[in-house]
Amino acid sequence: MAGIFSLKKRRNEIIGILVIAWAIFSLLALVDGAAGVVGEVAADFYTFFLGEAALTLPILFVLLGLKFITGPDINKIKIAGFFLAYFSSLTIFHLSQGFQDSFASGLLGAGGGVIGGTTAHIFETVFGSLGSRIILLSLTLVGLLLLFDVFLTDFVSYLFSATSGLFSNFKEILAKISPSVLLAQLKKIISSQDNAESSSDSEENDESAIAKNPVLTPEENNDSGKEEAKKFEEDSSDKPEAKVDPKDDFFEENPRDIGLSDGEKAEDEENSTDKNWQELIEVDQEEEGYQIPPLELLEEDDINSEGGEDKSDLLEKTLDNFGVDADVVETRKGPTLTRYEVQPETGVKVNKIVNLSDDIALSLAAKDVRIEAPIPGKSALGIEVPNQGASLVRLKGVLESSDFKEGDEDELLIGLGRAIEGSPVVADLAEMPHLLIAGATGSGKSVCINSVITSLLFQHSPEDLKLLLIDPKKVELVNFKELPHLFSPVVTDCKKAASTLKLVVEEMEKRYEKFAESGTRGIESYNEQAEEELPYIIVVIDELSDLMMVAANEVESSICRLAQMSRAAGIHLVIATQRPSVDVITGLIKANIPSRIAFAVSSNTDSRTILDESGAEKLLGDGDMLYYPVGAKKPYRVQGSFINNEEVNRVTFFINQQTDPEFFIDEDEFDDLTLEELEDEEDELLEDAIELVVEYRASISMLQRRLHIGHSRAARLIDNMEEMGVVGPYNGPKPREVLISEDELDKFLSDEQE
Ligand SMILES: Nc1ncnc2c1ncn2[C@@H]1O[C@H](COP(=O)(O)OP(=O)(O)OP(=O)(O)O)[C@@H](O)[C@H]1O
Repeated sequence: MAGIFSLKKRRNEIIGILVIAWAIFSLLALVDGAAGVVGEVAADFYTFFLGEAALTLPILFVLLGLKFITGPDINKIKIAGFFLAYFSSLTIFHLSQGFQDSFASGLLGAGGGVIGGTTAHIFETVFGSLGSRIILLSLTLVGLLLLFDVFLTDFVSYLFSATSGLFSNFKEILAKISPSVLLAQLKKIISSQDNAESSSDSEENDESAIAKNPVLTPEENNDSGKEEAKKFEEDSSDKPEAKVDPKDDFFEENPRDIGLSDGEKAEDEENSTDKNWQELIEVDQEEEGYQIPPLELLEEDDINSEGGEDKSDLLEKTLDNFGVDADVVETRKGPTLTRYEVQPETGVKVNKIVNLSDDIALSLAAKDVRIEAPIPGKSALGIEVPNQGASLVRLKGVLESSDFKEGDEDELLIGLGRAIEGSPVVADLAEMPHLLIAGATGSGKSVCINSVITSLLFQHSPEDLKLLLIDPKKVELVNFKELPHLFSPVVTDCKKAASTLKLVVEEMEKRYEKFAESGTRGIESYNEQAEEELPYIIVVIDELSDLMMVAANEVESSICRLAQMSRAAGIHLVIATQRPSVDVITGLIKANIPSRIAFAVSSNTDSRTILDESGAEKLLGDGDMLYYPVGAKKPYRVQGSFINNEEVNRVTFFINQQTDPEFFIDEDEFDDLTLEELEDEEDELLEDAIELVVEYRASISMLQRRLHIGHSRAARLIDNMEEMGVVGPYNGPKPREVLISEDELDKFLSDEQE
């Protein structure tokens, strides 16, 4: 991977230098005419199309060259913005020359040349002279906003702040020459007596104003003023400093009823955003190879450890009112909930307390109360009460925990959130080995999936992790669409999703063959000895029900095959659905995906479908989850990690700067993929591939590079060649043997054609 990045950087630098050289050459050609025949042709070409505006080209070339050298972060929108602004201003330039015939003058290379002349002519004919200028000016502005990725409001407020000094000076000057001031000056001169009186009045007024406002000049105040000043100082020193972080204000003022509202989350996103972060997030150009994104790209954790009041006494009293004799023996306060561990006196039935959950909620003025009865391993019940003023659990804080930091490369750690008492919950997807996430709409599934994917991006390079993202809703996983970690382009079509899942099954089968042939038992041991390591593949399905509606049988059978066998092959599934019904989470799927997360659901039937027990209907929403990993006796209550779109964008931007998407499967193959076409068909590249293998060696990566195809297509070509007798069988860590020589090749190919 290191090679790929340094190669790409070198290529960009070379292009950058050449473009700048061309800029200087073009300038010479345009200004001096001393650039030989090529310069003459180039200058004629530029002036024909751009007229006098051709002189802007060398500047643009220099900027382009520098962009290549410093690392391009050019996207399609910025390019569109540039062209819009450039051509609109070119047209304005042409119009401003006042030609009789815009078109003809453009043809002669005057003004904005053929381009400027033609657009000016079209605009003038359609909108008239003044109308064209208004429209073109607005288009230039729109282009500039797109190019510099700023909002009009920000731009205007910037202009205001930049010019406010100017305005205030202007106001001062105006104030000085206003008629009333001039009149006053005149009066002053005419009546010195009146003037003296009025001046002494105003002094008195000023003094009393200062006395009333000790903050202004306390040292000049009279005694009572001084006292007030002192009092003010004392008051303000008692007060904490004004909070500049709007999030703090939120936590102070908003009891969790619960979490942030959508508007507030949007505001959080807005506040969290340094608008110019794309200048800030720089990959270290000096370093070779792929750089894992730094955790600094995420928002700081902001756990409110103080929280609301301790309600133990009120809880004991409430239980007592209902005839239950019990003591609160321990209180555990977490970011969003407090768990009161309650020990009932002997003889009190557990169910009696469980049935009181609504009454307890009412008495404690809580939205909902969940009771864990009993707490495993303790002779106590857990009564979980939502906090007033809950905290947002940020992904960064969870990932900063030592469990995550010390993870090794065979692990697929995900920062799920924080447990009730606030400790970070980090899980290993490799151990799970698959995860089912279900919950009502708006309960926190997508945020959870974003946290899962982002966690993985903080550990693995595109070389050792591939993500198959299936997003039938088309909007949930869009932020990841340019990642170099992708197995294929993000799949939004349900039929294609079913076919792509089949490809993953094929890949799994191939991996098993490789393990068998190399005498290894799974991806870890295989990678230890293999020349080409296999990446982990994580399949993320954002909405299973959409897939099940289109191709229930295919999807179910692929999921089950993968779920049963893919752990050793390094393939893991993360499947989410908002419809926890038995036609979506079928018995088979459920039996094969043992680790589950339930977010808030509307009924205990839904909760049972997901977890085989009730409880999820008591969850609070906003990322509140029951996490039931394989092997656990009971689900754990966890507050899910929160990550906003802005944070995801920063992380993906950091990664995408380093390399282009490198799909695991071939993009053309992906484009052609439908259910029927998955059957074996001869690859049109087979003959080229055979020639390459005979000339060089039987290597999948060599074919990928030379034919610009994905891993699975190259692997399939090698398999075809094995069937045809071109190469020998898989040979462990060594390359396969090539069975025909270059001399035999022509005859072999013509025999095959016949
Ligand atoms: N971990 C969290 N902490 C705080 N708030 C959260 C958390 N997760 C989700 N939320 C809040 O809940 C809202 C909905 O979350 P999300 O989009 O993940 O729901 P969803 O279950 O995917 O919904 P849908 O099924 O409709 O897509 C978020 O916009 C956010 O305001």
